[in-house]
Amino acid sequence: MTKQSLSVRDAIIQRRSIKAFNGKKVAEEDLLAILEDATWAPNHGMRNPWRFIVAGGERYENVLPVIREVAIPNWKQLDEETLEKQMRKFTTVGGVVFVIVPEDVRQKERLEDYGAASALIQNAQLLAWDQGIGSCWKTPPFLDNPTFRERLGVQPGERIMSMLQFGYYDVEPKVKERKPFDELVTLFE
Ligand SMILES: Cc1cc2nc3c(=O)[nH]c(=O)nc-3n(C[C@H](O)[C@H](O)[C@H](O)COP(=O)(O)O)c2cc1C
Repeated sequence: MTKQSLSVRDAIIQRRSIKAFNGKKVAEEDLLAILEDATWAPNHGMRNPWRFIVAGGERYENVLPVIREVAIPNWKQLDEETLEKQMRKFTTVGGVVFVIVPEDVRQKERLEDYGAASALIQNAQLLAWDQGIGSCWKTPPFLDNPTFRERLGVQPGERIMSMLQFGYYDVEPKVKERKPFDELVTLFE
């Protein structure tokens, strides 16, 4: 594992979402250490509005049949090569964390909890980046599929907020330019 030890600013500016992983597994203890540190995210009322389903290292293999079922419902009709190709965006990932948030019935609390969990996810992405581990926050439609939720043990009143993929990569993606900053700011008059 490469220890980059970036400054906070450099980590924020240099991080890229990695969408093409190289298949090397991320050790589960590395994922767990990243997540534990990430829980220092701000959260209102100390509700700690998150829990995680983690599959790193060899355990990640167990997630693949579950994803295959919901991501490619007709997988049994496909020939081996086509299926392998369609599954590649999942099989090359090195580990995954499903971030589960409570869906508070009160709108204010629900939005706060989403905000807090977003901060946690960014923490995790930055900590991973600092260790040379790429990540991508994914929200495929199957996260809301009842079969998938059930398979993950997600309860009513909970939502899978992110399929947070981690892994190693060979090519760093190009910069995705942001909106010019001066277009975003109005100085208070
Ligand atoms: C809430 C959220 C959901 C996202 N969902 C997806 C997704 O489903 N698939 C995907 O390829 N990228 C997804 N992304 C990653 C964005 O595409 C990525 O952050 C954006 O292109 C900017 O690139 P960068 O992170 O490298 O700066 C998501 C990001 C966020 C914040």
